[in-house]
Amino acid sequence: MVKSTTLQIFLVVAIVSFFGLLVIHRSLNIGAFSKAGKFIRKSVLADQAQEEEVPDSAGVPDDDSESDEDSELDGDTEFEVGGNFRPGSDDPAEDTWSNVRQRLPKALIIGFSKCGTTALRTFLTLHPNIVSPIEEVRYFNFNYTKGLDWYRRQMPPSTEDQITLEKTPSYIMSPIVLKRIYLFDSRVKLIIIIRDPIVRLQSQYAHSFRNVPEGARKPDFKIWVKGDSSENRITHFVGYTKYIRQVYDQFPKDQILVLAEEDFEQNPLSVMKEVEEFLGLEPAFSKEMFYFNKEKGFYCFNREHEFFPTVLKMVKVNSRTGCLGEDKGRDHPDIDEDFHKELVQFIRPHNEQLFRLIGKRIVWENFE
Ligand SMILES: Nc1ncnc2c1ncn2[C@@H]1O[C@H](COP(=O)(O)OS(=O)(=O)O)[C@@H](OP(=O)(O)O)[C@H]1O
Repeated sequence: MVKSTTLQIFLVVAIVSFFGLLVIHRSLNIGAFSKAGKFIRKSVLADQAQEEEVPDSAGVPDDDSESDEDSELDGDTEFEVGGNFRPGSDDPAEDTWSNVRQRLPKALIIGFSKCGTTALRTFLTLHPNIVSPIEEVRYFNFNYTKGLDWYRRQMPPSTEDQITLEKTPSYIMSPIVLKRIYLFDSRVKLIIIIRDPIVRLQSQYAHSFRNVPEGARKPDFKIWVKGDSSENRITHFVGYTKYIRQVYDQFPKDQILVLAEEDFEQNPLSVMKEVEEFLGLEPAFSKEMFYFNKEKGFYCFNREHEFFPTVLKMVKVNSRTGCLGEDKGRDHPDIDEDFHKELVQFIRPHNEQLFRLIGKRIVWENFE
Protein backbone atom coordinates (compact mmCIF):
# COMPACT_ATOMS: atom_id res chain seq x y z
CA MET A 1 0.00 0.00 0.00
CA VAL A 2 2.76 2.42 1.07
CA LYS A 3 4.82 1.28 -1.91
CA SER A 4 2.02 2.00 -4.44
CA THR A 5 1.35 5.47 -2.91
CA THR A 6 5.08 6.32 -3.21
CA LEU A 7 5.07 5.16 -6.80
CA GLN A 8 2.00 7.26 -7.58
CA ILE A 9 3.61 10.35 -6.01
CA PHE A 10 6.81 9.70 -7.96
CA LEU A 11 4.89 9.40 -11.23
CA VAL A 12 2.93 12.62 -10.61
CA VAL A 13 6.18 14.50 -9.78
CA ALA A 14 7.86 13.11 -12.92
CA ILE A 15 4.96 14.09 -15.19
CA VAL A 16 4.68 17.58 -13.66
CA SER A 17 8.47 18.09 -13.98
CA PHE A 18 8.38 16.94 -17.59
CA PHE A 19 5.62 19.38 -18.56
CA GLY A 20 7.23 22.12 -16.46
CA LEU A 21 10.52 21.71 -18.29
CA LEU A 22 8.70 21.69 -21.62
CA VAL A 23 7.02 25.01 -20.85
CA ILE A 24 10.33 26.58 -19.74
CA HIS A 25 12.03 25.23 -22.86
CA ARG A 26 9.36 26.74 -25.15
CA SER A 27 9.25 30.05 -23.34
CA LEU A 28 13.04 30.38 -23.67
CA ASN A 29 12.64 29.56 -27.36
CA ILE A 30 15.45 27.01 -27.16
CA GLY A 31 13.85 25.17 -30.07
CA ALA A 32 14.10 28.30 -32.21
CA PHE A 33 17.78 28.66 -31.29
CA SER A 34 18.58 25.11 -32.25
CA LYS A 35 16.67 25.61 -35.52
CA ALA A 36 18.66 28.78 -36.15
CA GLY A 37 21.84 26.86 -35.30
CA LYS A 38 20.93 24.20 -37.84
CA PHE A 39 20.19 26.90 -40.43
CA ILE A 40 23.50 28.67 -39.82
CA ARG A 41 25.43 25.38 -40.02
CA LYS A 42 23.62 24.60 -43.29
CA SER A 43 24.49 28.00 -44.77
CA VAL A 44 28.13 27.68 -43.73
CA LEU A 45 28.34 24.23 -45.32
CA ALA A 46 26.72 25.55 -48.48
CA ASP A 47 29.18 28.47 -48.57
CA GLN A 48 32.12 26.12 -48.00
CA ALA A 49 30.95 23.96 -50.88
CA GLN A 50 30.76 27.06 -53.08
CA GLU A 51 34.22 28.24 -52.08
CA GLU A 52 35.90 25.05 -53.22
CA GLU A 53 38.34 25.50 -56.09
CA VAL A 54 36.75 24.79 -59.43
CA PRO A 55 39.03 23.66 -62.24
CA ASP A 56 39.10 25.93 -65.26
CA SER A 57 36.94 24.24 -67.80
CA ALA A 58 37.65 26.92 -70.39
CA GLY A 59 41.29 25.90 -70.75
CA VAL A 60 42.33 29.51 -70.29
CA PRO A 61 46.10 29.90 -70.59
CA ASP A 62 47.70 30.90 -67.32
CA ASP A 63 49.32 34.27 -67.80
CA ASP A 64 50.76 34.05 -64.31
CA SER A 65 48.97 37.23 -63.50
CA GLU A 66 49.50 38.36 -60.02
CA SER A 67 46.96 38.07 -57.33
CA ASP A 68 46.75 41.02 -55.01
CA GLU A 69 47.02 38.71 -52.04
CA ASP A 70 50.76 39.08 -51.59
CA SER A 71 50.78 42.84 -51.32
CA GLU A 72 52.63 44.17 -48.33
CA LEU A 73 50.24 46.77 -47.13
CA ASP A 74 49.09 48.39 -44.02
CA GLY A 75 45.93 49.99 -45.35
CA ASP A 76 42.55 49.16 -43.94
CA THR A 77 41.22 46.60 -46.36
CA GLU A 78 37.97 45.76 -44.60
CA PHE A 79 34.69 46.52 -46.32
CA GLU A 80 32.22 48.37 -44.27
CA VAL A 81 28.60 48.21 -45.18
CA GLY A 82 28.28 50.53 -48.11
CA GLY A 83 31.83 50.20 -49.50
CA ASN A 84 31.97 53.31 -51.62
CA PHE A 85 28.50 54.16 -50.47
CA ARG A 86 28.19 57.86 -49.88
CA PRO A 87 24.52 58.63 -49.29
CA GLY A 88 23.41 62.16 -49.97
CA SER A 89 21.53 62.26 -46.71
CA ASP A 90 22.17 60.87 -43.24
CA ASP A 91 18.51 60.16 -42.80
CA PRO A 92 17.98 56.38 -43.00
CA ALA A 93 14.37 57.05 -43.95
CA GLU A 94 15.63 58.53 -47.22
CA ASP A 95 15.09 56.33 -50.19
CA THR A 96 18.81 55.87 -50.93
CA TRP A 97 19.32 53.52 -47.99
CA SER A 98 16.76 51.02 -49.19
CA ASN A 99 18.55 50.83 -52.56
CA VAL A 100 21.82 49.60 -51.12
CA ARG A 101 22.61 46.07 -52.23
CA GLN A 102 25.23 43.99 -54.01
CA ARG A 103 25.02 44.40 -57.77
CA LEU A 104 26.60 42.60 -60.71
CA PRO A 105 29.28 44.51 -62.65
CA LYS A 106 28.37 46.84 -65.47
CA ALA A 107 32.00 47.39 -66.42
CA LEU A 108 35.04 45.11 -66.49
CA ILE A 109 38.78 45.67 -66.76
CA ILE A 110 39.61 42.57 -68.78
CA GLY A 111 43.30 42.99 -69.59
CA PHE A 112 46.22 43.00 -69.73
CA SER A 113 48.17 41.70 -66.75
CA LYS A 114 51.20 43.80 -65.78
CA CYS A 115 49.78 46.82 -67.58
CA GLY A 116 48.63 48.90 -64.61
CA THR A 117 45.24 47.24 -64.14
CA THR A 118 45.46 47.40 -60.33
CA ALA A 119 46.36 51.08 -60.22
CA LEU A 120 43.63 51.87 -62.74
CA ARG A 121 40.95 49.97 -60.81
CA THR A 122 42.13 51.42 -57.53
CA PHE A 123 42.21 55.04 -58.70
CA LEU A 124 38.81 54.68 -60.37
CA THR A 125 37.17 53.92 -57.03
CA LEU A 126 37.72 57.58 -56.18
CA HIS A 127 34.68 58.26 -58.29
CA PRO A 128 31.60 58.41 -56.02
CA ASN A 129 29.64 56.43 -58.62
CA ILE A 130 32.09 53.53 -58.89
CA VAL A 131 32.36 50.56 -56.55
CA SER A 132 34.72 47.68 -57.07
CA PRO A 133 35.69 44.47 -55.26
CA ILE A 134 39.12 44.53 -53.71
CA GLU A 135 40.27 41.24 -55.28
CA GLU A 136 40.24 39.84 -58.78
CA VAL A 137 37.08 37.74 -58.77
CA ARG A 138 38.04 35.60 -61.81
CA TYR A 139 34.45 34.54 -62.21
CA PHE A 140 34.29 34.08 -65.99
CA ASN A 141 37.36 31.83 -66.09
CA PHE A 142 38.15 30.08 -62.83
CA ASN A 143 34.93 30.42 -60.84
CA TYR A 144 32.29 30.17 -63.51
CA THR A 145 30.59 27.07 -62.15
CA LYS A 146 29.93 28.87 -58.86
CA GLY A 147 27.13 30.76 -60.56
CA LEU A 148 25.93 34.32 -60.89
CA ASP A 149 24.65 34.53 -57.36
CA TRP A 150 28.13 33.76 -56.06
CA TYR A 151 29.54 36.40 -58.42
CA ARG A 152 27.07 38.97 -57.12
CA ARG A 153 28.02 38.15 -53.54
CA GLN A 154 31.66 39.08 -54.25
CA MET A 155 30.62 42.67 -55.04
CA PRO A 156 30.56 45.53 -52.56
CA PRO A 157 27.16 47.03 -51.82
CA SER A 158 26.14 49.92 -54.04
CA THR A 159 23.28 52.29 -54.70
CA GLU A 160 21.27 52.38 -57.92
CA ASP A 161 23.30 55.22 -59.40
CA GLN A 162 26.65 53.48 -58.82
CA ILE A 163 28.44 51.26 -61.32
CA THR A 164 30.13 48.08 -60.12
CA LEU A 165 33.49 47.58 -61.80
CA GLU A 166 35.42 44.31 -61.63
CA LYS A 167 38.95 43.71 -62.85
CA THR A 168 40.39 40.37 -63.82
CA PRO A 169 43.13 40.86 -66.42
CA SER A 170 43.15 37.22 -67.50
CA TYR A 171 39.60 37.47 -68.92
CA ILE A 172 40.98 38.76 -72.20
CA MET A 173 43.08 35.66 -72.83
CA SER A 174 40.26 33.36 -73.90
CA PRO A 175 37.49 33.64 -76.52
CA ILE A 176 35.40 31.24 -74.40
CA VAL A 177 35.60 33.62 -71.50
CA LEU A 178 34.64 36.55 -73.76
CA LYS A 179 31.64 34.57 -74.97
CA ARG A 180 30.61 33.95 -71.34
CA ILE A 181 30.90 37.66 -70.62
CA TYR A 182 28.73 38.42 -73.66
CA LEU A 183 26.09 35.94 -72.51
CA PHE A 184 26.21 37.50 -69.06
CA ASP A 185 25.60 41.01 -70.38
CA SER A 186 25.96 41.93 -74.03
CA ARG A 187 26.01 45.62 -73.08
CA VAL A 188 28.78 45.43 -70.47
CA LYS A 189 31.57 48.03 -70.88
CA LEU A 190 35.06 46.64 -71.33
CA ILE A 191 38.29 48.39 -70.44
CA ILE A 192 41.63 47.19 -71.78
CA ILE A 193 45.00 48.64 -70.87
CA ILE A 194 48.18 47.86 -72.81
CA ARG A 195 51.84 48.62 -72.22
CA ASP A 196 55.13 48.68 -74.12
CA PRO A 197 55.53 44.93 -74.79
CA ILE A 198 59.20 44.93 -73.76
CA VAL A 199 58.43 46.65 -70.45
CA ARG A 200 55.59 44.21 -69.92
CA LEU A 201 58.01 41.33 -70.34
CA GLN A 202 60.39 42.95 -67.84
CA SER A 203 57.52 43.48 -65.41
CA GLN A 204 56.44 39.85 -65.67
CA TYR A 205 60.03 38.67 -65.19
CA ALA A 206 60.36 40.81 -62.04
CA HIS A 207 57.11 39.36 -60.76
CA SER A 208 57.94 35.73 -61.59
CA PHE A 209 61.25 35.87 -59.71
CA ARG A 210 60.12 38.16 -56.89
CA ASN A 211 60.87 35.54 -54.26
CA VAL A 212 64.44 34.79 -55.34
CA PRO A 213 66.64 35.97 -52.44
CA GLU A 214 68.97 38.93 -52.98
CA GLY A 215 72.28 37.83 -54.45
CA ALA A 216 70.92 34.46 -55.62
CA ARG A 217 71.12 33.70 -59.34
CA LYS A 218 68.03 34.38 -61.42
CA PRO A 219 67.49 32.87 -64.88
CA ASP A 220 68.86 34.90 -67.75
CA PHE A 221 66.18 37.32 -69.06
CA LYS A 222 66.79 36.30 -72.68
CA ILE A 223 66.47 32.57 -71.92
CA TRP A 224 63.35 33.20 -69.86
CA VAL A 225 61.73 35.30 -72.60
CA LYS A 226 62.40 32.74 -75.30
CA GLY A 227 61.35 29.82 -73.11
CA ASP A 228 60.97 26.53 -74.91
CA SER A 229 58.63 26.06 -77.85
CA SER A 230 55.61 25.46 -75.57
CA GLU A 231 56.07 28.61 -73.50
CA ASN A 232 57.35 31.27 -75.84
CA ARG A 233 56.70 34.35 -73.81
CA ILE A 234 57.04 36.73 -76.74
CA THR A 235 53.97 35.25 -78.42
CA HIS A 236 52.08 35.33 -75.15
CA PHE A 237 53.03 38.79 -73.91
CA VAL A 238 53.22 40.59 -77.22
CA GLY A 239 50.04 39.21 -78.74
CA TYR A 240 47.84 42.22 -77.92
CA THR A 241 46.46 42.28 -81.47
CA LYS A 242 45.24 38.70 -81.39
CA TYR A 243 43.53 39.09 -78.03
CA ILE A 244 41.99 42.52 -78.72
CA ARG A 245 40.71 41.31 -82.08
CA GLN A 246 38.83 38.54 -80.24
CA VAL A 247 37.16 41.22 -78.10
CA TYR A 248 36.21 43.24 -81.19
CA ASP A 249 34.79 40.05 -82.72
CA GLN A 250 32.51 39.54 -79.73
CA PHE A 251 31.47 43.08 -78.70
CA PRO A 252 30.50 46.35 -80.43
CA LYS A 253 33.43 48.77 -80.60
CA ASP A 254 31.68 51.50 -78.62
CA GLN A 255 31.68 49.20 -75.58
CA ILE A 256 35.46 48.80 -75.64
CA LEU A 257 38.01 51.30 -74.38
CA VAL A 258 41.72 50.69 -75.02
CA LEU A 259 44.12 52.66 -72.83
CA ALA A 260 47.90 52.87 -72.57
CA GLU A 261 49.69 52.23 -69.27
CA GLU A 262 52.26 54.90 -70.15
CA ASP A 263 49.55 57.61 -70.45
CA PHE A 264 47.97 56.47 -67.21
CA GLU A 265 51.28 56.30 -65.35
CA GLN A 266 52.33 59.79 -66.47
CA ASN A 267 48.96 61.49 -66.28
CA PRO A 268 46.38 59.42 -64.40
CA LEU A 269 43.86 62.24 -64.30
CA SER A 270 43.42 62.55 -68.08
CA VAL A 271 43.05 58.77 -68.48
CA MET A 272 40.55 58.59 -65.66
CA LYS A 273 38.51 61.37 -67.22
CA GLU A 274 38.45 59.32 -70.41
CA VAL A 275 37.12 56.34 -68.45
CA GLU A 276 34.60 58.55 -66.66
CA GLU A 277 33.20 59.69 -70.01
CA PHE A 278 33.27 56.17 -71.43
CA LEU A 279 31.20 54.95 -68.47
CA GLY A 280 28.78 57.84 -68.87
CA LEU A 281 29.48 59.26 -65.41
CA GLU A 282 29.35 62.84 -64.21
CA PRO A 283 32.83 64.42 -63.93
CA ALA A 284 34.19 63.86 -60.43
CA PHE A 285 37.95 63.29 -60.78
CA SER A 286 40.28 66.16 -59.99
CA LYS A 287 44.03 66.68 -59.82
CA GLU A 288 43.87 67.20 -56.05
CA MET A 289 43.11 63.50 -55.65
CA PHE A 290 46.71 62.46 -56.47
CA TYR A 291 50.27 63.47 -55.93
CA PHE A 292 53.52 62.21 -57.42
CA ASN A 293 55.52 60.24 -54.85
CA LYS A 294 59.20 60.60 -55.79
CA GLU A 295 60.30 57.68 -53.65
CA LYS A 296 57.75 55.35 -55.20
CA GLY A 297 58.18 56.85 -58.68
CA PHE A 298 54.41 56.77 -59.25
CA TYR A 299 51.30 58.78 -58.62
CA CYS A 300 49.65 57.90 -55.32
CA PHE A 301 46.46 58.90 -53.51
CA ASN A 302 46.41 62.25 -51.77
CA ARG A 303 45.63 61.24 -48.19
CA GLU A 304 44.29 64.70 -47.43
CA HIS A 305 41.53 64.39 -49.99
CA GLU A 306 38.06 64.06 -48.48
CA PHE A 307 37.40 60.86 -50.49
CA PHE A 308 40.53 59.05 -49.30
CA PRO A 309 39.03 57.54 -46.12
CA THR A 310 36.14 56.10 -48.16
CA VAL A 311 38.51 54.67 -50.74
CA LEU A 312 40.61 53.01 -48.04
CA LYS A 313 37.73 50.64 -47.43
CA MET A 314 37.91 49.38 -50.99
CA VAL A 315 41.56 49.29 -51.96
CA LYS A 316 44.90 47.98 -50.82
CA VAL A 317 47.07 51.01 -50.42
CA ASN A 318 49.64 52.02 -47.91
CA SER A 319 47.64 54.21 -45.56
CA ARG A 320 50.76 56.23 -44.69
CA THR A 321 51.81 57.15 -48.23
CA GLY A 322 48.64 56.51 -50.24
CA CYS A 323 50.73 54.45 -52.71
CA LEU A 324 50.12 50.94 -53.99
CA GLY A 325 52.10 48.15 -52.32
CA GLU A 326 55.66 47.02 -52.94
CA ASP A 327 54.46 44.47 -55.49
CA LYS A 328 53.74 47.37 -57.84
CA GLY A 329 56.70 49.28 -59.20
CA ARG A 330 59.37 46.58 -58.94
CA ASP A 331 62.89 46.95 -60.38
CA HIS A 332 63.07 45.64 -63.93
CA PRO A 333 65.91 43.50 -65.30
CA ASP A 334 68.49 45.02 -67.66
CA ILE A 335 68.39 43.82 -71.25
CA ASP A 336 71.49 43.00 -73.19
CA GLU A 337 71.87 45.41 -76.15
CA ASP A 338 71.79 42.77 -78.90
CA PHE A 339 68.78 41.04 -77.42
CA HIS A 340 67.03 44.39 -77.10
CA LYS A 341 67.60 45.02 -80.83
CA GLU A 342 66.31 41.55 -81.61
CA LEU A 343 63.18 42.13 -79.55
CA VAL A 344 62.50 45.54 -81.10
CA GLN A 345 62.88 44.15 -84.59
CA PHE A 346 60.60 41.24 -83.90
CA ILE A 347 57.90 43.17 -82.05
CA ARG A 348 57.72 46.35 -84.20
CA PRO A 349 55.46 44.86 -86.93
CA HIS A 350 53.15 43.51 -84.22
CA ASN A 351 52.85 47.03 -82.82
CA GLU A 352 51.96 48.43 -86.23
CA GLN A 353 49.20 45.81 -86.59
CA LEU A 354 47.96 46.71 -83.12
CA PHE A 355 47.85 50.46 -83.80
CA ARG A 356 45.88 49.84 -86.99
CA LEU A 357 43.41 47.67 -85.08
CA ILE A 358 42.79 50.09 -82.21
CA GLY A 359 42.94 53.16 -84.47
CA LYS A 360 45.58 55.07 -82.51
CA ARG A 361 49.36 55.12 -82.12
CA ILE A 362 51.04 54.83 -78.76
CA VAL A 363 54.50 56.21 -78.07
CA TRP A 364 56.59 53.38 -76.66
CA GLU A 365 60.13 54.38 -75.74
CA ASN A 366 61.66 51.06 -76.69
CA PHE A 367 60.44 51.54 -80.26
CA GLU A 368 61.30 55.25 -80.77
N1 LIG B 1 50.27 54.61 -59.83
C1 LIG B 1 50.85 53.41 -59.92
N2 LIG B 1 51.35 52.81 -58.81
C2 LIG B 1 51.96 51.60 -58.90
N3 LIG B 1 52.12 50.91 -60.04
C3 LIG B 1 51.62 51.47 -61.18
C4 LIG B 1 50.98 52.74 -61.16
N4 LIG B 1 50.64 53.04 -62.44
C5 LIG B 1 51.04 52.02 -63.20
N5 LIG B 1 51.64 51.08 -62.44
C6 LIG B 1 52.22 49.85 -62.97
O1 LIG B 1 51.35 48.76 -62.76
C7 LIG B 1 52.13 47.60 -62.98
C8 LIG B 1 51.41 46.36 -62.47
O2 LIG B 1 50.36 46.09 -63.36
P1 LIG B 1 49.09 45.28 -62.93
O3 LIG B 1 48.50 45.90 -61.73
O4 LIG B 1 48.21 45.17 -64.12
O5 LIG B 1 49.69 43.87 -62.56
S1 LIG B 1 48.85 42.54 -62.27
O6 LIG B 1 48.70 41.86 -63.54
O7 LIG B 1 47.57 42.88 -61.64
O8 LIG B 1 49.71 41.82 -61.36
C9 LIG B 1 53.42 47.87 -62.26
O9 LIG B 1 54.44 47.17 -62.92
P2 LIG B 1 55.90 46.97 -62.30
O10 LIG B 1 56.54 48.35 -62.34
O11 LIG B 1 56.61 46.03 -63.17
O12 LIG B 1 55.72 46.46 -60.91
C10 LIG B 1 53.54 49.40 -62.35
O13 LIG B 1 54.59 49.80 -63.20
